[in-house]
Amino acid sequence: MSALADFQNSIYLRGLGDVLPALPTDTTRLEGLAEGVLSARAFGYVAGAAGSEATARANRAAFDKWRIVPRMLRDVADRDLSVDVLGTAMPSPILLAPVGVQSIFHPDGELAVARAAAATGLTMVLSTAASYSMEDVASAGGDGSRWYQLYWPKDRDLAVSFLERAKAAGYTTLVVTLDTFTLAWRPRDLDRAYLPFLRGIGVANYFSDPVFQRAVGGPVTAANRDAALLHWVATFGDPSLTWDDLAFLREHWDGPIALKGIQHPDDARRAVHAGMDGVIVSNHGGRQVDGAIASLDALPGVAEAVGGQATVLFDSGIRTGADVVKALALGARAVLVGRPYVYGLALGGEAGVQHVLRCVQADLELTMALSGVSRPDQLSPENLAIT
Ligand SMILES: Cc1cc2nc3c(=O)[nH]c(=O)nc-3n(C[C@H](O)[C@H](O)[C@H](O)COP(=O)(O)O)c2cc1C
Ligand SMILES: O=C(O)C(=O)c1ccccc1
Repeated sequence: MSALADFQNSIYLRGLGDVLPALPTDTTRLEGLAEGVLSARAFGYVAGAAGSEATARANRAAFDKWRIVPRMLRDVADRDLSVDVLGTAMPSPILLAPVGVQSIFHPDGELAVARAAAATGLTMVLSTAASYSMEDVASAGGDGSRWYQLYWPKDRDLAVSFLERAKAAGYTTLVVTLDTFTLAWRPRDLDRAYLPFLRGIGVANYFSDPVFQRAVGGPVTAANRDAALLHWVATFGDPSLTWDDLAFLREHWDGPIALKGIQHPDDARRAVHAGMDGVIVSNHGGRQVDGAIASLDALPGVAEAVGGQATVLFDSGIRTGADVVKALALGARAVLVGRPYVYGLALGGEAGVQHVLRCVQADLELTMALSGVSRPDQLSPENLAIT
């Protein structure tokens, strides 16, 4: 047994004193509970997806098609889930996906998530669209490991400023999200005419930035706030970017870079050719292209195309330990958990996020061990059957 699965014992032991877990241990139940504590707008924002939400459903259905085939008598007494991912040591192959505007889910938002990540030793990927500045989130995370996710703005000087600030604040790896240079058609948000940014939420990194401030005539006050929000809309994304532009990132970031939103094997090959260190197979949780391929269905082709030349990460649909097993078996080195920890944040702040992370990790370790696997790198498609 390892420290991760000790969480299971600690739950049963506390039960001897009649103390039950504050939140359910089935992480698929959190969405329903979060609906009860969030405003309709905030819940719609996190649970919603693009269009008819067909891709969001497909993401989950793809996990259901695959089944784990447990193997027996394999000596799983010594288990070690730790991995090194792009130079960062992790206790298990799980990261916290970049999620913007977290203060709409809990007043402490990204600060609470950074503390929970640090407490569990897992790596938080901080969004450019955070509701607290990257410096404040770094302070909250203390010695914890942190990566920075760039929304590449039109203003190149602003992009450079974000990268310099991230580096100075101790973010070690850069994640560049390519699939969201503009928000998709999202009916739940459209029907409520709800966009947090226009209400000044999720813009902390912009408003605190010297380059951004220069562009709006100085620090953002009541006097230039509307102009600043309009400038945010104008500069947020750059639809004109091409593969050639990646050289600019390499020039301004000397750590590892991973491209997020890769679904096609040819794009994965281009990422390798452009000197990228990693790709994140993701369809943004079905929030961008409705009708797009399920992210898990895209994973094997991307993993094959990359062929060990870059690190392959995965997200979109991870809810349980078994889901992590399936993504690792199909070629991911690690996975990013998105909505589940946001539901934990909504339900219990930092403690809620810690609960979700500990549940998924313990579930992962137990599921692996009971399937005859003691280390993540032992997983391969041979551990799965398609139904
Ligand atoms: C409310 C919300 C906000 C998000 N914000 C960002 C973001 O700022 N940057 C980013 O790269 N991805 C963002 N994502 C996408 C996640 O990083 C991740 O790809 C997605 O949540 C995975 O799907 P899942 O949550 O269904 O597992 C967001 C997702 C949600 C649900
Ligand atoms: O809502 C999202 O999915 C998202 O990625 C996003 C985009 C812009 C700002 C904040 C979050």
